[in-house]
Amino acid sequence: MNDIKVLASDRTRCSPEGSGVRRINRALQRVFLLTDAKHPQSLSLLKNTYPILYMTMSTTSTSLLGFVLLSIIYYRWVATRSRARLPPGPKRLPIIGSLLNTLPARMGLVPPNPKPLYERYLEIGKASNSDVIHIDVMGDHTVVLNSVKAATELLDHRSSNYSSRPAMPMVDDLMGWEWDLAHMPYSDRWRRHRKTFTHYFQPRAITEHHPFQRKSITELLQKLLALPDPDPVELEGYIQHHAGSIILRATYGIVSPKDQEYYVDLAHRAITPIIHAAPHGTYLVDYLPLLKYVPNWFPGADFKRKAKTWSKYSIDLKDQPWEKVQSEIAAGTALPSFVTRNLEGIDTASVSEQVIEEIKNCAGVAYLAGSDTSIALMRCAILALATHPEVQERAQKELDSVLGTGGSNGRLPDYADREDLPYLSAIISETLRYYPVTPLALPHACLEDDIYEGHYIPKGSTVIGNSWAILHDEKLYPDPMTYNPSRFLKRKTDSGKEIEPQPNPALYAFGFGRRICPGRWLALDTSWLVISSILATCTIQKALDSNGKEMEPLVEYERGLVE
Ligand code: HEM
Repeated sequence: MNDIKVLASDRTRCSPEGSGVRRINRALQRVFLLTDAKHPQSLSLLKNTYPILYMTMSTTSTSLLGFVLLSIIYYRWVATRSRARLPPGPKRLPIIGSLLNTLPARMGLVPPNPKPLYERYLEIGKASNSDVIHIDVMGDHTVVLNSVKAATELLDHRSSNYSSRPAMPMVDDLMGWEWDLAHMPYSDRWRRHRKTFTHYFQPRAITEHHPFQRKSITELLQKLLALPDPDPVELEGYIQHHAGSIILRATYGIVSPKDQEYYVDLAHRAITPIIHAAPHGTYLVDYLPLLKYVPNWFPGADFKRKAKTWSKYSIDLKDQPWEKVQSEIAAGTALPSFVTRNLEGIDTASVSEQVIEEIKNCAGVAYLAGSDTSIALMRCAILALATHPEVQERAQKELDSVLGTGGSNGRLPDYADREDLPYLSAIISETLRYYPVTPLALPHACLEDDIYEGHYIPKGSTVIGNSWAILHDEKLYPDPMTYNPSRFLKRKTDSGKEIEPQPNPALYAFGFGRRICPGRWLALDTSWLVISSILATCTIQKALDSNGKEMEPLVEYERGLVE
């Protein structure tokens, strides 16, 4: 089997028997589902039990729904056809736009395009010689920004027009995530949530989390050392648990390993369907929101049945840890956390329900958003180190020179060493660039019609900053397909000329403008300490097969928001 196993071997600060990472799965992202032949049971039950009722309902409702949808699509087409030039994009037909391009794959008649969406967007842009492209599906406009110039100009400089989110009928209305600030339209409600959130997770405030980051890293290393055999699945689980424990401690003050395990698992179960369903257009209802009103039994309404099952997670994720911390506050045992900080000085009996709800929502978002993203970054760093032993060797030399070597004389890295370990920081930066965790960031939406370099961007368009394309743009990052942390160091050429570091990828890997990720400092802090501590104590290697030969890591793509 081509599985990656990354072995850890002895280093001077401790002598782990071994550890490993599970293969990084990056499976294929489906664009959206049109019909579902997999769950015909409910329909056939209806057909068999009430044949006449079924026929009447389905014919009348289908015609009515069809008429309403066609009218909307026609209206959208008329509204934009006479305007200025839209950006170039795939071939489009009147009214239905580019629907036919993807229809055969959506209906399962042909296999989906194996290339990830971010690469296909870039190819479309290159083919039309434009860094801005436009895709129209039945009057629903998506504009993709493939260059740093376009993303900065629209999402940063014109951020008052580009900071909203597209409606997410599947995820928000049907799966129940409308309380997540990451999905909220640009509004006072979003501003209040963002302010509450940012206050606790800004750079000055997160040093408060360093003591439990240190404690947790010691526990992680102890677990790695205790592994009897290099076990990739265990390492993956430990890292997941570590990242989850940090965010649970910071947000709710939850520290018991048993509770942490339960809540880490809950977050993982909750985020999996979001990652699948959130990319705009995964389900037809994203293009035609009226579809959310079709009854669950309606032909092709499998998305509604799925959404109903998944909506349970939205409630559990927000309510369960909140109720736990409330009972700890009542018992006087709650540890300081995001929740206790925000409730301090508030008389919960007299304050408006809205204020409490906002604190609860922000806690739920931190817990959800902080659980899977940082893990993906750490996994990718481990993969990169396993496949680039020369990078690992250089980082370990740097660590040894700063921390000392030789058994107990060596110590573990700490945040105060960061400045003295530039190559380690460069590894985190290069991992963010080479394997962006959210290659298409999160979609923005524009509030008003706009013109960019002669291109008309219709009001309400979904606007996507293609982070992957920017982070692989050879003008910004020469030789972009090579993993090379040195690009982020100040260097000298042979002739002694100073070369400036290439642009910090955190500028583009965490999204754009007013919606840029407010949890990025915590994510970078956590990942830096994990990777530097592992490298200080272990050596990561490719797994060996039964003949003692190194196996090549198998990298698969998991399609969704977080890759
Ligand atoms: C490597 C780790 C992470 C990556 C790559 C990442 C990436 C992103 C991206 C691309 C966005 C959308 C930005 C945009 O709309 O332009 C975002 C939003 C967000 N992230 Fe992160 N994130 C990470 C970790 C975290 C952590 C640890 C937290 C919580 C502590 C967090 C909380 C949020 C929140 C609340 C939003 C919504 C912001 C808004 O809509 O105003 N993220 N993140």
